[in-house]
Amino acid sequence: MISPEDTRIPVTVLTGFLGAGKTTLLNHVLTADHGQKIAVIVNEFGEVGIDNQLVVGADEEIFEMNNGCICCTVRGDLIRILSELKDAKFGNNGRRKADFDRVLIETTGLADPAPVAQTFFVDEEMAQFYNLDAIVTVVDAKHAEQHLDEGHEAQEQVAFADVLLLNKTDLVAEDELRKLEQRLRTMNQAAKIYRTRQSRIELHQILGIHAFDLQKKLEIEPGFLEEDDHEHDDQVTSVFFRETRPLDLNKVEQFLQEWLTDHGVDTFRYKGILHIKGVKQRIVFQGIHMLFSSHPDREWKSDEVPTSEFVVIGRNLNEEWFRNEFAGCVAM
Ligand SMILES: Nc1nc2c(ncn2[C@@H]2O[C@H](COP(=O)(O)OP(=O)(O)OP(=O)(O)O)[C@@H](O)[C@H]2O)c(=O)[nH]1
Repeated sequence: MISPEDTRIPVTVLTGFLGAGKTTLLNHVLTADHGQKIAVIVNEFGEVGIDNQLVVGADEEIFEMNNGCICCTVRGDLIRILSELKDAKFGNNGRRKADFDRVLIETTGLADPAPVAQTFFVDEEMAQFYNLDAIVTVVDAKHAEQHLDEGHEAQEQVAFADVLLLNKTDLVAEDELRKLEQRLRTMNQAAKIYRTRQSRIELHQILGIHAFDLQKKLEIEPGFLEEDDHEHDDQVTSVFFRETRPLDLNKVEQFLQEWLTDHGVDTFRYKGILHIKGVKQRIVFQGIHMLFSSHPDREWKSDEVPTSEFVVIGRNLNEEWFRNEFAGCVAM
């Protein structure tokens, strides 16, 4: 039980499969009028982070962790960042004092939340200074059945959640939603389930809820506090492109469409910021399986080199084909 005197820093872990709506939720939290200062840690699959560029008002309070998945290779980084944050907050080691009330960790869509949660119990310093408040899992109502049928990570994300946001309810019919809710309920009887659109939720329903219950998690996964041996789907890889020459948006859409016709099921997520010929704004391009869209964002700044950055995450990606096609998108 959490005592009223618990002065540890509350941590919320945000999970959900690729493209479910985690960054959308994060932006909602960061722009809502709640008067709280939130330090955000963002972890992405793939070499370069796109998300940090899509998070509103990204500033020094956002810490980025790339090059691996938070649940394994970069867990050391997570502990280091949290340790530095704690020092900054409490002013140890002469470091600048950073003032924040809570920490929000957005994990990659491929992360198993169990080892991330574990960090707050097995690492002594973490356990002393941080209190895991809740694991919030965003579920993509449109693609959840497929993700849950196929993947261990998606299942763990649901099983470990304290709060489930059944998001994108605008994309599915009521009877499908009910069926999915039942499936989620069977997998996790304890979590609160909220239906959302654009991840919109009252913040008091996800922050400061004291929901993480170690005892319950041990029932789901008795080895929770032991050394972890979780596995990832090794076939999932990412391809990343960067190009400073302006691109032709139609060509980007055409080659992706061609790829998705045969590989939509295996292509979990693609997203990026594009520099399109004749367009003053950055074009944000996002897709999940067969569904994609693009929209203009802010204008390129005078002191930045307009650069397209694009990442595709999926199974059996043909990297060479992608590279050729992407190179072919440079505008004439
Ligand atoms: N139709 C619909 N689209 C949504 C909803 N919520 C989010 N989206 C869109 O879904 C896409 C993915 O949302 P993100 O918030 O980037 O998802 P994410 O979980 O952070 O994605 P990754 O970090 O890549 O795993 C974006 O294009 C969002 O605008 C919703 O309720 N309905």
